[in-house]
Amino acid sequence: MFGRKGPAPMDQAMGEALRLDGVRRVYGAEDNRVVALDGVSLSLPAGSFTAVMGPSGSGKSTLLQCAAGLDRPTEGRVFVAGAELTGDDEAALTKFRRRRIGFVFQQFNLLPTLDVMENTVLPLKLARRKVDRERARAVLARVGLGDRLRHLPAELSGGQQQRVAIARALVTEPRVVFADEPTGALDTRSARDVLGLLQESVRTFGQTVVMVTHDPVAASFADAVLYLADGRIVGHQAAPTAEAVAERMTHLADEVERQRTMAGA
Ligand SMILES: Nc1ncnc2c1ncn2[C@@H]1O[C@H](COP(=O)(O)OP(=O)(O)OP(=O)(O)O)[C@@H](O)[C@H]1O
Repeated sequence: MFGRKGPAPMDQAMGEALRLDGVRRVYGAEDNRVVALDGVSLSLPAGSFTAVMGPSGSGKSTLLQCAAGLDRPTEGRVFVAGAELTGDDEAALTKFRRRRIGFVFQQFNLLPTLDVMENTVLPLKLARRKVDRERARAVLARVGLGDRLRHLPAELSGGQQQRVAIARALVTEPRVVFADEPTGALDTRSARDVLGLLQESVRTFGQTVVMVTHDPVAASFADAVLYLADGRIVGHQAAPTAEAVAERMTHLADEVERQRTMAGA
């Protein structure tokens, strides 16, 4: 019901939904230069669910923004399902995003004056694609909102609003869905529902999902966790449990603290 069953043919052939080659992102000029990403390379297979974790300021959001074409790397290259995301021309980048990428944000980012159905089909309209309301209805039913199509966002709970955002992200059948702290504004139960939906979109429908989170329980819904520290990938953990993630994060925070102290000493 999310649309295609399993990865799209091109992804299957290539097996790779997202690739970053040596991505660096440097903010600011000489005297206040911040290296937010310091040469990140990675390859994520189609149909995988990856959580990105790391201490505050480690570059998680920057990684997501660069990978999703919302920000431009200072150096390096990004490929989505084999197609390079080039940053020369803003209009081309927007078109690329609309065709290939879905987003879920912490604060839902729904338009307050549009109802559930109209929010969901908005990306199709923006991309000037055929608006298939039957399909949108099916996706909304799948996320448990089949009976809320005419409700405005303000008439929904936080968890329901995030489910609309997920439906909106999935309706275009993107190659990758990027989620930035998707459960950060939700209570435990709604968070679990939202994570379950993301997981199901991967396991049942072959969607590829990359999610930034601070929460070890949220990360445990993913197939694998990538750990960032000071703009670099410093670890990978398959089949994560919440306990194992929490332990790794504690060690990582201690290690970063130690290195920063040494660097300042
Ligand atoms: N627009 C910007 N201008 C200058 N520096 C920035 C900008 N965006 C991010 N940074 C810096 O880049 C580094 C990485 O930031 P980023 O937001 O990616 O980290 P994060 O791991 O997502 O942090 P958090 O978990 O606190 O959200 C930080 O030092 C941050 O201050």
